[in-house]
Amino acid sequence: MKSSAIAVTGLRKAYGDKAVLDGIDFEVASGSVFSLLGPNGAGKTTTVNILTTLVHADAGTARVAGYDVASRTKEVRSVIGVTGQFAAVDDLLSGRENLRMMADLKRVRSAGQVVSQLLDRFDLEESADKLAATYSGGMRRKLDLAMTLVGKPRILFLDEPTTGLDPRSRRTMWGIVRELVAEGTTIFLTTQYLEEADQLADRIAVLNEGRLVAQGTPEELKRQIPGTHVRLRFADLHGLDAAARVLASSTRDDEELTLRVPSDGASRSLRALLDRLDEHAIDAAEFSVHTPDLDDVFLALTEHTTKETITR
Ligand SMILES: Nc1ncnc2c1ncn2[C@@H]1O[C@H](COP(=O)(O)OP(=O)(O)OP(=O)(O)O)[C@@H](O)[C@H]1O
Repeated sequence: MKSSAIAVTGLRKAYGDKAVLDGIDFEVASGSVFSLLGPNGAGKTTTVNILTTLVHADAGTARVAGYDVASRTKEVRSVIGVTGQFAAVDDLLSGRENLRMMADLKRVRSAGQVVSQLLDRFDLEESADKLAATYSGGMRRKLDLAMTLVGKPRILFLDEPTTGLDPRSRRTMWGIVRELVAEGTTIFLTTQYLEEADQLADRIAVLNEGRLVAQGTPEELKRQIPGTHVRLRFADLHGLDAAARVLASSTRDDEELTLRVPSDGASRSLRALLDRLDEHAIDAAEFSVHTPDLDDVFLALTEHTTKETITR
C-alpha cells in the first residue's frame, strides 16, 4: 500500500455555533487524486484552509506529508502548492514576470530555465510577455497552476481549478493534472463538476452537513445508490418471456425486448445472474451493467441540503 500524503482524523471546526466540520476522517495515498465534493457551504474550502495551514482546526489532527498542520506549519508549507480560489496572479505583471517572481520568492535555482519550461508546458509562450490582465480565464488558470508548480510541490491543493473554463480548457487542465499524478504528485481536488471528479479522482469523499457521508472510488460510490441495474436484451419475445419468469424482480420492455434487473453490479451478483439464465437455458443477445452517474450519487447523498439550497 502507498503511504499517506494526507491523513485526517476527527477534524472539527465551528464558526460561532455553526459546526462546519463535525469530525471528519480520511486519508489520501501518495501519488493519487482525492476529490472532496459537497454542496455549496459544505466546508470544502474550510478543509483546504486547514490542510494548507491557513486556518486552525478546533479539534482533531491533520498531517500533510507526515507533518502536523498545526505544529509544523513551515514544513507543511514547504511541500504543498495551493491554487484556485486565492489566485496569486498579479495582473500588472506579464505571465513570465509572474512566474519569475514566484521563482525568486521560492529561491529556485536556474529560475530562467524553470520559467521557460513552465511557459512551454502550459502553452503560454506566445502570451508570455503580455500583461496577465489581458489573459482569458483559461490562460489565468493555467498561469495560476504554473505558478503553483514552481519549486515542484509534492502535494497540490486544487480548489475548483476549472470553474468557469470552457470544455476544451477544462480538458487541457485535466491532461496537466494527469501528467502531474504520473510524475508522483498527490492532488487534493475540490470541484463543482462531478464529471471532473469522475474523470480524475482515484477516491472521492462527499461532505454534507459537516460529515463525510460517503467515501470510495467513483465506481464504488455509484454502486452504493439504488439505480444500478443489468440490462438484458433478447433476440425475440420468447426469450424475454422466459427470462421475465425466472427473474421475478425485473422490469420488461416488450418493444425493446429488454429486461432491467436490479443489481449492485458486483462480480458475484453478475455471476449469479448469468448462472440462473444458464440453468434455464436462456440466452441473452446483450448483457450490460448500468451504473448511475456521480450526479445521481451526489443528489442522493446530499438530498436534504441540496433541496434546501435550491428552495432557499
Ligand atoms: N471565516 C469564516 N467565518 C464565519 N463563517 C465562515 C467562515 N469561513 C467559512 N464560513 C462558513 O462555513 C461554511 C463552509 O464554508 P466553506 O467555504 O468551507 O464551504 P464550501 O464547501 O467550500 O462552499 P462552496 O462550494 O460554496 O465554495 C459556510 O457556511 C460558511 O459561511
